[in-house]
Amino acid sequence: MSAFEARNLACSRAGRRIFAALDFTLPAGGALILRGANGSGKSSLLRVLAGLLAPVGGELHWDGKAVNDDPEAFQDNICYVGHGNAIKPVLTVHENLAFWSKLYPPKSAEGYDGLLDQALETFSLTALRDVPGRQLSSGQSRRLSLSRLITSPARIWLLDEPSVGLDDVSLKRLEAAIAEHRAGGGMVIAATHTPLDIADADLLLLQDFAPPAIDPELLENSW
Ligand SMILES: Nc1ncnc2c1ncn2[C@@H]1O[C@H](COP(=O)(O)OP(=O)(O)OP(=O)(O)O)[C@@H](O)[C@H]1O
Repeated sequence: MSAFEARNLACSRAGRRIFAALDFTLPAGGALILRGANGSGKSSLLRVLAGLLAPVGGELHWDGKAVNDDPEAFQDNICYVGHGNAIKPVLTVHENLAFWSKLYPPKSAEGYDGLLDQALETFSLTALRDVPGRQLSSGQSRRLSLSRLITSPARIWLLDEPSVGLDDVSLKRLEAAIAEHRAGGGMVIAATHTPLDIADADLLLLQDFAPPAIDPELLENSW
């Protein structure tokens, strides 16, 4: 059974330590919700897990092997949906999704077009299929960004504030997609400030891994 693990992970940004000694183990079908105040490091952690930001300490393990042994191969396991929607304004909804989908090997070659249609349908985008990206509302843009999860074969979904801007129907669609992904052995790690109904998710509070605050008195006495 696959597992995704962080061991003793540490992250700095612009020379400032954001978190340290961070551990988690996510089994197949598992879910982890990241919570914490603004600036506590949720997005930074997701970027580290996605391989977009190098940690300053610790290791990631996949299936018992260090991710660093073959980081490129590990990328096939990741689908990261960050803050930004990264939608090309001149491409239509369908073309945007097709563009992203070329980044991953399709789940099945013969069902490729059907998979794109299914992804659009999942996030109620079928009627907007030929609309250019520049004409989408913010919630529609978010739905398009999330729709690439459906076409990706990746086992690990990394989601940064996935529900921002979604209406109630779309939120339920996202929750259902997450449940289905997990039922098939997929894993989800999501940073969110808003309620997201993910059954039996573990909770990781970033403040538990914050570096200790420096006592100003100690600083004064150190000179
Ligand atoms: N590109 C960057 N360069 C330098 N520092 C950064 C950068 N991005 C974020 N930081 C800093 O890293 C820290 C953690 O930011 P991060 O975005 O990970 O927090 P967050 O918990 O996701 O916040 P929010 O809830 O506001 O989305 C913050 O102090 C922030 O100022």
